[in-house]
Amino acid sequence: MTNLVEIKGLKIYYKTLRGDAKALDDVTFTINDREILGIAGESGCGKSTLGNSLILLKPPMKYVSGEVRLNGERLPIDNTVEMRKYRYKKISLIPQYAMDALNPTRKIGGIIKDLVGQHRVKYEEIEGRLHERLRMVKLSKDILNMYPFELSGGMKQRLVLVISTLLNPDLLIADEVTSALDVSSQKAVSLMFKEFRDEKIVNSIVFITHDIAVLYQIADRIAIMYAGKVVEIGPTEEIMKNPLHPYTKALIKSLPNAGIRHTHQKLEGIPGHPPNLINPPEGCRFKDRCPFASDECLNEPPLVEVEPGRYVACWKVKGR
Ligand SMILES: Nc1ncnc2c1ncn2[C@@H]1O[C@H](COP(=O)(O)OP(=O)(O)OP(=O)(O)O)[C@@H](O)[C@H]1O
Repeated sequence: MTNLVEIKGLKIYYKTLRGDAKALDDVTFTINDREILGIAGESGCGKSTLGNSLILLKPPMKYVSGEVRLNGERLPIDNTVEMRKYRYKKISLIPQYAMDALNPTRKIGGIIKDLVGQHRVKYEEIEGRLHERLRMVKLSKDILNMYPFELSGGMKQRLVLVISTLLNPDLLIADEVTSALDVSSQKAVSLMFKEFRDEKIVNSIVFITHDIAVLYQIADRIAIMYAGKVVEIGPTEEIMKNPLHPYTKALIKSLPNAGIRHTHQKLEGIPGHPPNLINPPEGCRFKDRCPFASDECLNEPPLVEVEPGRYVACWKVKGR
């Protein structure tokens, strides 16, 4: 299996008056070619920061250290101008709430013209592709003559998928794209993302969600984040059926019956809250909520391969 993206020791902080919030703190993992990698974890653990850092570092976000490679080439993620040649063309992001950010005063065809124009692509060049993609997501091309408010949430999200992939990027990052949808639209939309990968419109997809149940349907692998760190990565089936990190176990245990949404749900049976990222605890960041914590957790556990393809950052997980 080849890697599309390699992320090594990435640290991205937010500058605040009280000090730096260490939102991504020494994150290392790869995104395989042709995979859908799900990223899950509670609100505030750094999921959006991870997605945004591969596109645009907006203040107060700041690059601290680490590197990101796309097809072996180092990305200038700390240089917003140089990143222009990758943004949208090679890496495309659907930010959180993207469907609500479509210009309400402009018809959809106009919105798309403006967007591709900003990337110096003529609308006529992508028009045929646009129509074909709209067909793929079961939208009529008549919507190009409509305003965003005339579309339902599910339709808007499918449109956003089409718009974000018009230039056939290598990597698509989708941030909470199903969170505002009802359960049946959630499933339809997430399966369309999968179809775009299967049809090779994009190479790989990073699918960010706090709702791990959504990932079960579409992700090949899942990375679990906690307090700015990746604490576990593995194949979806194994993460869901045999979670190894105590935090992943708690997340899976907290899943309500399939399909029921649990936004900002507090983890059942685990006292406490995620730590403040300005002054995170020494050692394992989960230790204060972990039923298995002991003195060794005062040292930070590295993310290591405990079984082939399964990476866990916990001193208690054997096999190391
Ligand atoms: N503009 C900001 N200024 C300061 N700190 C920030 C800012 N945005 C995010 N953070 C910090 O970064 C951490 C990670 O935020 P991020 O949005 O990446 O988390 P998330 O997992 O995507 O959560 P959510 O699902 O709520 O969006 C937060 O806990 C917060 O401490």
